[in-house]
Amino acid sequence: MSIAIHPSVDNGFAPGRDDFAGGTLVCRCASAPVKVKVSAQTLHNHACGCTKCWKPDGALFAVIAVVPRDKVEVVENGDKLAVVDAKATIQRHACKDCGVHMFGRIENTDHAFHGLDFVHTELSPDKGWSAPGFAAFVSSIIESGADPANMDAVRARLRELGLEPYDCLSPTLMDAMSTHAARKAGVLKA
Ligand SMILES: N[C@@H](CCC(=O)N[C@@H](CSCO)C(=O)NCC(=O)O)C(=O)O
Ligand SMILES: [Zn+2]
Ligand SMILES: [Zn+2]
Repeated sequence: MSIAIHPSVDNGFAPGRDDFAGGTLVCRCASAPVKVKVSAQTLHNHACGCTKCWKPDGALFAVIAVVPRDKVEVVENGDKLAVVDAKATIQRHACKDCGVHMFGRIENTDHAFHGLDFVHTELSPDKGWSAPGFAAFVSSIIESGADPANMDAVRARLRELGLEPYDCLSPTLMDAMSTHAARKAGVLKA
């Protein structure tokens, strides 16, 4: 059996639609689900192997994207949400009943990605969301119990799916973080 990266990518996936303007994320509760309206297309969608991002049962990776925080609005049953780890950089607001992470928010205004919320668009029935473009924090799956001896096969499968594996974020996002740090330090003026 091939390696289960994530149910939304294991059988291939469609590209995002340029004219897509968002949709609604719904948690997994059978009754009174939490609903979060996202009023924009997502950016930088990626598979993430870190221990902190929410993964569906049996998946090695999460699939997670960002969207401007002013485009994210809790519209139903927000009283069921709680922050998973208040000390984490990304404050992940999860449903207390089903455990699904509905959005992750960076409150530190100095962070390079402040202003962007993290969302799992698999929670939306709407079609057209941006497709994942790479795999981040691949080595981190070992921290959740994946067999270190299987990592070559995992990386090969990710490449087969068109998700270049990285052990941190992609070069584009790492450059953005370093550019932000260099500007803050005054090393970079422009
Ligand atoms: N090895 C660690 C890595 C965790 C980590 O740094 N995760 C990243 C990516 S999350 C989405 O791309 C991160 O920015 N985390 C900040 C946070 O989670 O608050 C592990 O696996 O735990
Ligand atoms: Zn729920
Ligand atoms: Zn992650």
